[in-house]
Amino acid sequence: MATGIQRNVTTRPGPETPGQSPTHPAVDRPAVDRPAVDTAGGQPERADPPTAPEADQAPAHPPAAGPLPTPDSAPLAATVRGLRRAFGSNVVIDDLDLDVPAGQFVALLGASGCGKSTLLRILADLDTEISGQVRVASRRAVAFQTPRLLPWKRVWRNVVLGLPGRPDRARAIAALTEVGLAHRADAWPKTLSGGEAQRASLARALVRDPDLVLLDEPFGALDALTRIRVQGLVEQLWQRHSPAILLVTHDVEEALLLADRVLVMKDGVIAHSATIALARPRDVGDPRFVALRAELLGWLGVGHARSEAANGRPARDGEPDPAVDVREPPPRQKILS
Ligand SMILES: Nc1ncnc2c1ncn2[C@@H]1O[C@H](COP(=O)(O)OP(=O)(O)OP(=O)(O)O)[C@@H](O)[C@H]1O
Repeated sequence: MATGIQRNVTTRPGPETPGQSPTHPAVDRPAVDRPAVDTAGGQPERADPPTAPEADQAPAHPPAAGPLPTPDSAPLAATVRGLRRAFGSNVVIDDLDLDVPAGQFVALLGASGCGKSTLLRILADLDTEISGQVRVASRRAVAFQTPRLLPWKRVWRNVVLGLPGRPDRARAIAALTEVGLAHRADAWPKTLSGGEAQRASLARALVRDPDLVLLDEPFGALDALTRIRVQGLVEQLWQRHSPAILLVTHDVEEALLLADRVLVMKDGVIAHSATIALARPRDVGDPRFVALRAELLGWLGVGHARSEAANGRPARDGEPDPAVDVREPPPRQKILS
């Protein structure tokens, strides 16, 4: 299903222009498997002012397209090989590989400044100054810590912003209904609470029927109670619609509550990957959850690598954990082309 492609490409440096279509220039996109229909008639997907939020740069596509099965591997929502991104002499991402299978909920942890947001922006096509191979589902959506709603457009118009054709109110209302916000469809963004605004942002992602949702700390600005509610909403939406999700977060507990797989980024690569085998809904008091949390904190350089509380003693080298399949990044899969 991964459709955008960069093959062994070194992209041309150039400033990111707000409001531009996220589609790379043709020279940087040597092949496309499935026509991306986030542009209409060759025009950028939206004609909104250049201050429009980046979230709306996520392509919008007709619902017909879906994951493309491949003959010898599961469909992927994103695949990255040998990715490199440097800001001057600061090499943030260096030879990074990543696969995000269709429908998988992946959380990305890592120390502040390790490059999580940079990676997410690359997957969202918001940063093209890279080398390496990046392929992502063409139907994707992005949401950030701040909802980035246009203040001069009513909520429902924000939701369908950037979609091709005339603004479709019914479509916006359907997405707002899913996030419990239909009653605020005609409100102005400034009248929304933080949680409501973030739910509107999720509706904007949802309305694109994405195969891949990229979330950059979407709960970070919410109070504790709202955070729990919106986390639950994201989990529900994921279960209902089955997109792949890549969630950047600082919160180990959040990652363990939500994700099928937790990645830890370090030194420019995905340094650790854990498949979380706990049933949902997850219980933070479950000893296996506690052990996993300690494991992840250990990888992040915080606390002990394994929970003595869970095991009753320090872990022995190589001792398996029943709740976690811990391993280095998976072996390379065939890159779809
Ligand atoms: N536009 C830019 N110009 C120069 N340096 C940048 C730019 N964007 C990011 N960086 C640098 O890249 C590194 C990674 O930044 P990034 O925002 O990806 O980290 P992060 O892991 O998301 O951090 P945090 O968890 O604190 O949000 C940092 O050193 C940052 O200063």
